[in-house]
Order: sequence, then structure tokens, then C-alpha cells
Amino acid sequence: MPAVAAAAAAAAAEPPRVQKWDNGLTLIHDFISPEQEAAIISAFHEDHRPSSLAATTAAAATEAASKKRLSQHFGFHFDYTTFGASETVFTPLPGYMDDILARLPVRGDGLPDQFTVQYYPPGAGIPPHVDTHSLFGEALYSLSLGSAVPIKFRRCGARDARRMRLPKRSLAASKPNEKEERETSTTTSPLPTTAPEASDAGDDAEDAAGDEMELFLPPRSLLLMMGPARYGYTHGIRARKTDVVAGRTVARTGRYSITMRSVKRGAGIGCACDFPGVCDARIAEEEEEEAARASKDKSLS
Ligand SMILES: O=C(O)CCC(=O)C(=O)O
Ligand SMILES: [Fe+2]
Repeated sequence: MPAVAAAAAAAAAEPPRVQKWDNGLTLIHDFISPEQEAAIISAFHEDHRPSSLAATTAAAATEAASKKRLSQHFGFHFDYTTFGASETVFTPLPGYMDDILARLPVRGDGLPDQFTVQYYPPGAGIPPHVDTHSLFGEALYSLSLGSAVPIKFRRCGARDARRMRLPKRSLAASKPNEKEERETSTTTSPLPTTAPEASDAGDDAEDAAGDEMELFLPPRSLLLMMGPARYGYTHGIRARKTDVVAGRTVARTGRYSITMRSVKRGAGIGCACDFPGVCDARIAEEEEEEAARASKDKSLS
């Protein structure tokens, strides 16, 4: 084959380097090199060695064999009381982040300063959730390493909106126990899974009619969530040990991701997105107005 034709054939066989969808998702393939990927994974395991992943002790073997996500935080740590980031607890970034930060596609004020590295053993996932609107900037990133997994995006519907308005104790009830919470700490507020079944029936049909997309996240790819995909869709990864890829069942090995967010502070806190139904900032406003109305009614009666 002539060289030009061979190059063209090779190019045609390659997946596009950057894929974009109308809902605000962008997937950049091969954002990091295999060498960078290996260095990040070994740094993660170095840090976890005392507690687990060296698998040299019985406790470590148990933890490594469990299906729980493990995580590390860099930059401002996640605060589980606000679902935002700590004002004070800050871990300096590992050196491998320099090159990644320098090449992130969304520049300006919104460069990430809150980072969560997560390890998903085979069989682990993350429940569908919407990352907190009010406390993190629009651009959310997830860098994938290790095993490819499908992430599912589903446009939020009435059921999601109702779940987000459930009293906080329902949210707490759906949270893992304290130990697990520490280990699986994500920087998100998972949607509670305790909404009453009976009254959900109508919403199920409504939600099912909405957009849904499943996207394979190949190792070394960078996913950017903006706009509707960031504010008006849940995202989640099903907890299972195998996936069906092009008709074949493929076993998951371990997957890692680095989620990157920019923390909003002071007057920057809040949200004016187009999805008030699932916007924590709007829900808080509604609740404040409701409480003010209730206390006014009480004082009048
Ligand atoms: O692991 C991922 O790619 C996504 C993680 C995520 O959604 C989160 O931590 O909020
Ligand atoms: Fe998330």
C-alpha cells in the first residue's frame, strides 16, 4: 500500500481524538501517555500501602478484595457537611498534576483546585448523582486510568427533583457507614435511593422518556462535563464485574479516576443554571422561603 494510503487507513481506524456531544460532554482520547498513567497508578498505591493495597497482610488483602472505592484528596479536601470543599484542609498536589493542569481545555479563573483520585476495584461503581452546583464551578473533569468502564448520563426528571428535596436524613440513610464513607469519599451528593416507590410510578415513565447515554471511558481519556451534562444530568457507573463491549463480555480490572473541580468561594457561591429542579442552590432558596412563610404564618396565627 502506498505510504499516503497506509497513513489514511491508519487514521481512519483510529478513534477521533476529541469527541463532543450536544449535551455539553467532551471526551479527549489519550490525554495522558501510558507512562503518565503508570506513574499515577503507582503513586496511588504507594500512598495506600500502609492501609491496604500492598496486600501483604490479611487486612490489606481483605480491603483490596472488597468492592469499595478508595480515594485520595488533593488540593482543598471535600467537606461532607456541605458537599463542597474545605476552607482550610489542603494537600499539595503531586508533581504529576503539573502537566495535566497545564493542558486542561477550560482556562481562566476556573482551574481546578479540588482533586479526588478514586480506585474502583472490579465490581465497584458510583451511584447516579449530580455534583453540587452551588459550590463547584461549571467545568468538571474526570481523567480515566486502568480498566475502561461505561458511565451513564441520564437527563434529570421529576423523580430526581423530588429525591433531591427529601429531608437530609433520607440522604444520610442512603450514605455508606462512616468507615466506608471515609474510604469511598466522593465529592458529590448522591441522590437518595429512598424515594417512595408508589408515587414514583408516573415519574418513572416520565424519566425513562428523557435522554440517556452510556459512554465508555477508555484509559488515559479526559471527560469534560459542561452545560446540561454538568447541571441537568445524573452520572453514575454501575457496580459490576463485567461489561458487554461490542457484543463481547469483558471483565473489568481495576479502574482509577481523577475528578477535578474548582471550588467556589464567598460571593461566587450559588448557581444560575437552567435546571432549577435539581439545583441545590435553588432548592436551598426554596426551602428558606418556605421556612420564612411558615414562621410568618405561625406568628399570625
Ligand atoms: O470516576 C469517575 O469517572 C466519576 C467520579 C464522579 O462522578 C465523582 O467523583 O463525582
Ligand atoms: Fe460526579
